[in-house]
Amino acid sequence: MSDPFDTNAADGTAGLPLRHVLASLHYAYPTAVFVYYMVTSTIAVCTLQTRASEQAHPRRRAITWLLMFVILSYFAQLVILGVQGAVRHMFPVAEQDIVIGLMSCALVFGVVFAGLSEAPNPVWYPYMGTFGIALVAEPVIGTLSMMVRAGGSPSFTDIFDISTVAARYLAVILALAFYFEGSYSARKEKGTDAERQSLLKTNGHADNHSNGDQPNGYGATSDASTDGNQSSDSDGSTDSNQSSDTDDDENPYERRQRQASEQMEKRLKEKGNWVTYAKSFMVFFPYIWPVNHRSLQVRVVLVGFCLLAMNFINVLIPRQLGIIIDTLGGKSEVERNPWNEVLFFAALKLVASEAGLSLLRQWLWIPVEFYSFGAISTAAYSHVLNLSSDFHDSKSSSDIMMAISCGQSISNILESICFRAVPMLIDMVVAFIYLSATFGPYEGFITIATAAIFMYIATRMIAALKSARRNEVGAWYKEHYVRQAGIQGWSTVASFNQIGHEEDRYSVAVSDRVDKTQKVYFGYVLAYAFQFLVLLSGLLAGAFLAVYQVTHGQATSGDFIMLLTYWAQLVSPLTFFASLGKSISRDLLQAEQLLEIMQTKPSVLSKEGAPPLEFTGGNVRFDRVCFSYDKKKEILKNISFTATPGTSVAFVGATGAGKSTILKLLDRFYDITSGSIEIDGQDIRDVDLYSLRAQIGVVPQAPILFDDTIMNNVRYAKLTATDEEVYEACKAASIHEQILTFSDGYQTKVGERGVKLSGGELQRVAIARAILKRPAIVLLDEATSAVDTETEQKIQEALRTLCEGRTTFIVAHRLSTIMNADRIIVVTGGEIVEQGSHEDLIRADGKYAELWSKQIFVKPKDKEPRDDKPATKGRKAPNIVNDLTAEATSSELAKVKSTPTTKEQADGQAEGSDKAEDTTDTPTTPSHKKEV
Ligand SMILES: Nc1ncnc2c1ncn2[C@@H]1O[C@H](COP(=O)(O)OP(=O)(O)OP(=O)(O)O)[C@@H](O)[C@H]1O
Repeated sequence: MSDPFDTNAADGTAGLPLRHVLASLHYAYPTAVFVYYMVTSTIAVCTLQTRASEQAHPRRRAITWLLMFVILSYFAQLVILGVQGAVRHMFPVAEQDIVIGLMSCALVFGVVFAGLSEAPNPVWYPYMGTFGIALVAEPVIGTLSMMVRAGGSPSFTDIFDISTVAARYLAVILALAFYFEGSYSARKEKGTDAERQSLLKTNGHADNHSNGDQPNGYGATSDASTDGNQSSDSDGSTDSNQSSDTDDDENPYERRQRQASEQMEKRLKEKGNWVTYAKSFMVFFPYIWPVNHRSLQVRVVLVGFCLLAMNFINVLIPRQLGIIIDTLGGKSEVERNPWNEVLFFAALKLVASEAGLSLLRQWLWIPVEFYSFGAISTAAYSHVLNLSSDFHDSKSSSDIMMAISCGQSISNILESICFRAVPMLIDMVVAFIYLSATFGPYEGFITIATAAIFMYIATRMIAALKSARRNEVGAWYKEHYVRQAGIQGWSTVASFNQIGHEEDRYSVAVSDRVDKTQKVYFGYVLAYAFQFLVLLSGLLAGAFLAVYQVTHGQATSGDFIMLLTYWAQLVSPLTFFASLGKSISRDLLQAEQLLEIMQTKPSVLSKEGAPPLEFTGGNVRFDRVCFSYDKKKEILKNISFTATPGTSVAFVGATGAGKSTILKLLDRFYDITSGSIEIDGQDIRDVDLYSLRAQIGVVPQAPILFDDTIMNNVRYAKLTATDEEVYEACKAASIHEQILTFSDGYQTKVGERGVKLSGGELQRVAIARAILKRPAIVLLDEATSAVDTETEQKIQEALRTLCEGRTTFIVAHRLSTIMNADRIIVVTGGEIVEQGSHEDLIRADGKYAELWSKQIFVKPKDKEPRDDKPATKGRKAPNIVNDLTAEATSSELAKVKSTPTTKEQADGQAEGSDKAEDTTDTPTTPSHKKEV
């Protein structure tokens, strides 16, 4: 750099063309460094090089210090300039380009320094490139400065200036040399040292790195990133420590966020770079961009014009205010009418206000926004409904619902970028140019520097508040959980007299949450205060400069007012911009959750052009069917049987044997792993899924009704059914009379999931629903469980109506309900161990006979209580419900007693029958069993 105190240089008489070149270089140099750094860093981030570079550079610390020295050298030159100016009573202290050049260099290398010290895995070429530019530019600028300077012996300041430049240049060379030497030695070590390293982690942390020691720990040859990248941390804390901390007390929100970010990481790795990653969001394009709506597309374009107009108005308003002040003060260069100027100002304010362009923009945008919100929500909902059972089994319904509602986040991202970030950047560029043109480059520099420092501090403060915010969210979830548990489990709370306990629990949770919220609030208030101070300092610097120029006749008081107004206008977009990264990353994670769902393909699908099922009677054939839910544990093994049209097949066996699974396979909720299932000779995988399910009626053990009227719930099976048809179905299900006794008859609301109906009523409504559907094949999954004998008889009647002439499959634990089935299949551990009619199986004296005898006998009174259940000691074991009449029981007993007892006669007896020994002890299936 030249000597700024040289008066010949200052008056610009010496070497005029060279002086111009030098002035240009003073501006071009920091600009080149900044542009290079921003472009290369963006490329490195977008192409995921930052993730790939895991090797810590052994000379990183030294390079960082050298960079710091470079920055300080610019400040040193500035300080000497100031001191010199003060001593010589010179203002400005030197040519503008010199001072601006020095300040810009300090700022730009400050940005590079901030990047280097924060990057966990720095990709080096953006940093080394800036040193490379310095390597070329510094000597050129230095030489030109010497040439521009007039002859004569160098003064003390000349010597100081030259020494500073030389020292800086040396630092640049050293940094480059360290980098190349470090890279070379790291490559060499990597190749040879892997086997020689100590298996035990060294105690040293960061300090070891600077002398080239390998920092790796136990058995790790390449985890330098963990240590090395933290090397600047004096406490040597590592990522792994941090991540293990974050696993504690994870609330549902954090779990979702973590899973989404893991998913994002995974996909980023797969895609290779951010650009292709972003492309995967193109699935949402048809919902965001109104593809077939020309009028909406025009609106989007007009919104773009509105934004540009707003940028323009943002400059015009402060300018107009300045003009008014100048006109009133008589300083205006041209003759102006103040009234007109004020009117024009008012017009501009109106256009910029909520009643002007903003209103127009909203009017244009709202239909587009709601189009995309509606389109994404419906598409996501429809996609989720069309996904298969495996997806619904693996995701919690609240997660799915959250993800569907995340559709908004995708339009949020676009809105943030297009309507906030881009206009804000344009505003900043315009401000820089306009203020530089009006007040000179100092003012432009102050604007940009303030914006840069503000952004840096604001983003750092937001990051610093992260853990406080995390605690707050955790406390919020805890409070929500305690509240929900108390309300949902109210009957338990009340019956155990624990209302006081729940109140205390809730009040502790609330005060904890309030405490943490206050901390976050206070943190934000502090952060805002700090941000305000930065802005105020910038404004003060800008205002001082403007005042100087006004007092020296270089600017008008109108210009000063313009500056103040302009600054005020820039504050809110700057604040928004600071939190933009955070809000975009939050929206991106939410969008990721939805994207994951949208990219999930249904595992059970109709084949392309699959014909509808041709139903010719209902012959169902299972042929060596194997199935596994998770492709690891086999649930069904070689299941083979045939059900001829109109017959009934019952499945019995221990709980968890796989009975309900067989029914689910027939309805194609899952696809079998091997074998085949045929209906009337057609493999169910080869026919249209919709036509298959249209032929099947299901009565699940725990039917789920919608919170609607009984009429609508029954009609759900056939939306076009008339009231009469619904009545007929209910009569057939023996529930009609009972419904009429309800206060609102068929219009009675059944409550959430049908809670207002009794178990027996619920099941008969479900049967009525199945009857209305008139299915060709009926699946009854414990349709008569958990009801009293009288109700069961009514249900049995209803079922008889439903099953008449239809191929029926029944899962039942109470054997008395299925003894009349045409075929009874005993399933144990996913295999068929016996099959035949009731009589056949009793005669065979196998597993079924064993189950049967246990169910019809009253349990022996002297049965020993189990050791692990001391509480029941001395008590009578409860009798098993026997649904048979006394006469039927004695005749059945007689059959069992008269059957041969030799094992040979027990045809098809299972080897592992004792595995199912406990079957009869649990006559009812757990109530959590899902609807088929
Ligand atoms: N959606 C699922 N995902 C994974 N495993 C499952 C799923 N549904 C059931 N299983 C497992 O498959 C096995 C068979 O379950 P299934 O419901 O078919 O038994 P079941 O014989 O009908 O029992 P129960 O008599 O108690 O109703 C069980 O071990 C169960 O844990």
